[in-house]
Amino acid sequence: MKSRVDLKRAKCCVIKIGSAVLTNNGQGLNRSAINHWVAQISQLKARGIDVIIVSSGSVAEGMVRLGWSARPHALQELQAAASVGQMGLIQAYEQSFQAEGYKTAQVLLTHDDLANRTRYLNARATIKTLLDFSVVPIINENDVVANEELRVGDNDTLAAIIANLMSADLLMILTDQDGFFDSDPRVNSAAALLNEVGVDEEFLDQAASGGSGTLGRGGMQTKLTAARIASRSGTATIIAPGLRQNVILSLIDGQAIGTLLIPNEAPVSARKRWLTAHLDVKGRVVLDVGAAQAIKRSGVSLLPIGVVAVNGEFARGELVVCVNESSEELARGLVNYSSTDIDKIKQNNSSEIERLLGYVGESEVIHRDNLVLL
Ligand SMILES: Nc1ncnc2c1ncn2[C@@H]1O[C@H](COP(=O)(O)OP(=O)(O)O)[C@@H](O)[C@H]1O
Ligand SMILES: N[C@@H](CCC(=O)OP(=O)(O)O)C(=O)O
Repeated sequence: MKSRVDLKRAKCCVIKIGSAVLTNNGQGLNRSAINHWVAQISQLKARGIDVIIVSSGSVAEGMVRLGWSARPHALQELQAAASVGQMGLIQAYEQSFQAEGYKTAQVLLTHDDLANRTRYLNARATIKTLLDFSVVPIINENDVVANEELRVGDNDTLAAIIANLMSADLLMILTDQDGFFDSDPRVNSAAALLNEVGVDEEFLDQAASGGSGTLGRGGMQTKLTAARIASRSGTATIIAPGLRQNVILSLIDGQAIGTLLIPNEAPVSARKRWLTAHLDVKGRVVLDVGAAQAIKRSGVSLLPIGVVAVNGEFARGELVVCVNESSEELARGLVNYSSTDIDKIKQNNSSEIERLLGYVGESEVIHRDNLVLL
């Protein structure tokens, strides 16, 4: 999807709804907004478009139910609020969709579920089956078990990973601003709205550097990162004003609302997508100049001769980042050897591996099929 007119052909759409538009200024769920989104999504479904919702709002709703006026800082209190609030969130969607004749399903995921290849495939198969039965999956992070280590961290990123998982054509991020501005509009009243922009444009990083609202978690930074993750499956992202009348239908009809972030890359294979979305990096290998240049040409494996250093402790099969000697990230990949073994074979020809390790292994440190360029 490279332009607004393409959006009419969308077959699968992930819609992320942020806390900033889901709640009435933190005073409970905005039921009329939910009813309006649900009515629009029902129309998309009637046109044969698969829709997956990633919805925030559990913490905000939980706070209301528990009678708390300020967002707690203690992790356990946030987790408790999320578990109380998730009930209300799901009830609200369930009731609205019921009125339109559709069933909903609650899907709660952690980082671990998406980082483990088998569980990732299970999640995909379940969501696919729900869509086949015309059920609307409503996804949120499983905040109850998601501590710092386990969490994806924000629902913008979670929605992008889901877009990758399901090879969606479009990721719609509904928020409290008219779209992505060239600087934070809450800070700079002269900020200009961007209409269409290539997702990899470098000036976007600076434009997104402001913070988030009081209810949201990520601000524009996580939305930009999400758009870049989504682009790996060729998914276009739109950041749009969630409370605007008929926003979802208008966007699908190609109207110039919000900001369209156009993917530049050709979609990569599902396996490689999984690799890049896998956030749990265990260590780094540092490449010499020759290896750094070689792996940039796609289709090349990383050999021990090109590795100059290893950082961190990791086992065979784990994910590492490949950096050059200036610490710039070049690629990510699954290693054929542990950190200890790579340390022993680095800067050697592959023919030396058996002598150095005492066993015959693969000739590459990372095979090209398991290497994804950044
Ligand atoms: N360049 C920008 N364009 C638009 N909004 C921005 C920008 N930089 C920072 N923001 C902030 O991001 C906020 C939206 O993110 P967030 O509060 O996390 O909402 P949500 O709950 O929808 O995820 C906006 O209210 C805005 O203040
Ligand atoms: N799981 C959290 C979502 C936190 C989050 O990412 O919020 P937001 O930035 O509003 O999308 C909740 O439901 O409150």
